[in-house]
Order: sequence, then structure tokens, then C-alpha cells
Amino acid sequence: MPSNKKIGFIGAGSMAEALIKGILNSGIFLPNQIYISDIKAERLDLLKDKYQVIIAKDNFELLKNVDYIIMAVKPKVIPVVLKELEEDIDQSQKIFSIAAGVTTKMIKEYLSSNNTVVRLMPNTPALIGEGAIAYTVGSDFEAEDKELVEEIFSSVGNVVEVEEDLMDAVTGLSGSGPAYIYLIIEALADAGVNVGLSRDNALELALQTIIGSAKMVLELEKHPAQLKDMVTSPGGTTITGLKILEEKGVRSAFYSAIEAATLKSKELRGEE
Ligand SMILES: NC(=O)C1=CN([C@@H]2O[C@H](COP(=O)(O)OP(=O)(O)OC[C@H]3O[C@@H](n4cnc5c(N)ncnc54)[C@H](OP(=O)(O)O)[C@@H]3O)[C@@H](O)[C@H]2O)C=CC1
Ligand SMILES: O=C(O)[C@@H]1CCC=N1
Repeated sequence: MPSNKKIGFIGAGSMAEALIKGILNSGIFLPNQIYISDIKAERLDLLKDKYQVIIAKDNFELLKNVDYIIMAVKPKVIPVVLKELEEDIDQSQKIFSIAAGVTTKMIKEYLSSNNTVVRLMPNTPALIGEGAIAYTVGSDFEAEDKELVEEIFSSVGNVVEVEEDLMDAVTGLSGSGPAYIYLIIEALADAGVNVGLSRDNALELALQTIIGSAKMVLELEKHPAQLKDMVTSPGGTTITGLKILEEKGVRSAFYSAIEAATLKSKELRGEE
């Protein structure tokens, strides 16, 4: 059922667009309930053309019109914007921040207020309703705030609640994760072309392999290692390929990549 509230995106970049498109597809908000503001006029015009949402002339005008504010600017811009809005924000307005690394405590401090603050980490597949979204409500919140988050964000994907100190890990794994998977898709397709497949066939086969494998883990509820064993005939092709992947350190590359991305998320707020 559509909400009767209004939602505003401060920052109309890639992640805001993914959320706007997903939210509109789900029908939870209509275009005339979604406000956007950005310092780039061309982004605002583009999103208005594509989704018929309402352009606010600046962050203040957006603030005057909405019940929920999604902070979708880069982490370093968050303090600048919140300090600007500090005087005018109403206690009833709820802040949803998707900025990597920025904690709920920092947001409350920048605003010098006790508004409800939810920190979320979505990912770009929200664009097609397949997002992985984690959130934390920080230190003080009302039970209905969680229901609200679940209602809005489950319209664009799967939602999980985590403790705030795990939000950087989420950022390193699923926030950044789509890029890792696109890299794997591209690498598999290139590798297929290398052994003689056409580009189209290689990409289609690589993609369906990823989709089918992920769905099997979901639907059969078996451990990935069990499903891996089902593919691996003794002395066959799969174990030959797996041996090379292990020798080249693919597993350990993922440990290192996600550790580094998690650390980077902490660094974005000036911590290590
Ligand atoms: N992209 C992703 O997959 C994900 C991103 N995030 C988080 O979402 C946030 C946005 O990321 P993303 O969409 O990739 O970034 P983008 O750079 O694409 O979008 C941010 C937009 O905000 C604009 N902006 C800058 N300053 C202001 C201001 N004062 N008021 C209003 N708008 C402003 C930027 O303009 P300009 O470019 O000129 O600075 C830009 O258009 C980040 O905090 C990121 O950590 C979270 C999950 C996933
Ligand atoms: O790369 C980034 O910093 C953002 C946060 C998670 C995904 N994109």
C-alpha cells in the first residue's frame, strides 16, 4: 500500500537513483511523494525526466517538504549538509543515512538534535528490487522506526538488522559487493572467450551459471561446499579448475579485499 508520507533524497547520485527506481517500482511511494536535491542541476533534470520525481531547489526546500530524509551524499559531505540543516530540522523528521562509515552518533552530533537516525547500507541491485540492505537504529529509537525501515527498504530488497559496529563489515561485503561480482562476471566471460567461445555465449553462460548457483544455495539450503562437491567429479575438470583458483589465492584475495574495504569504511569517518 502506498505511504501517505513524503521522502527526500539529499544527493541524487547513483545510489539515490537505484533506491528511487526500486521504490517507485514497488509502489510504496509515488513520484509526487519523492523529492530530490543535488548541487548538480543535470542530475536533477535527468532523474526528473526519468522518474517524474520533484526537484527541490536546494536542501532547505527539500527539508521543508518531507517526512523522511535520505542522506545520499558522499561521507565527507554529510557534516557539511547536516550543519546547514541543523537550525531548520523538525524533531518529527526521520534521518536515514546511507553514507559509508558515518555513524548514527556522528549524525546526531552534527545535527545537535535527537531526531530518529537510522544508518543503512544498501547496494545497487536495489534498482531492480534485489538489493541487500543492512541497517542499524543506533542508540535510541522507537519500535515503530524499525517497522518503518523494514517497510520502506524491503520494497527494494532483503533487509537485515545488525549492530552498529558491524555496519563497516556490511559495507565491505554487500555494499561494495556488486562490484566484486561484476568483476567476476567479466573475468568469467573473458576467460570463456579465451578458450574459444563467442563473447555473447561466454557472457550468457557465465551469467546463468552465477544466477543458477546462487539460487541453488538459496533454494536447497545446503552449504556451498556441499554444492561444490556435487559439481566436482573425481579426477575431472572441476577439481582441476578449483586447484588453480586455490593456488592463485582467490579465496584469500576475497578475505583481503573485504577486510580492506571494511577498514576503508572506518577510515571514511577518520578512524582506523
Ligand atoms: N554507490 C553505491 O553502490 C553505494 C553508495 N553508498 C553511499 O551512498 C552515498 C552516495 O554514493 P553515490 O550515489 O555512489 O555517490 P554520487 O557521487 O553518485 O552521488 C552523490 C551526489 O551528491 C551530490 N552532492 C555533493 N554535495 C552536495 C550537497 N551539499 N547537497 C546535495 N547534493 C550534493 C554530488 O554532486 P558532486 O558529484 O558534484 O559532488 C552527487 O551528485 C555515499 O555516502 C556512499 O557511501 C551506499 C551504498 C552503496
Ligand atoms: O564505494 C563506496 O565507498 C560506496 C559504499 C559502498 C558501495 N559504494
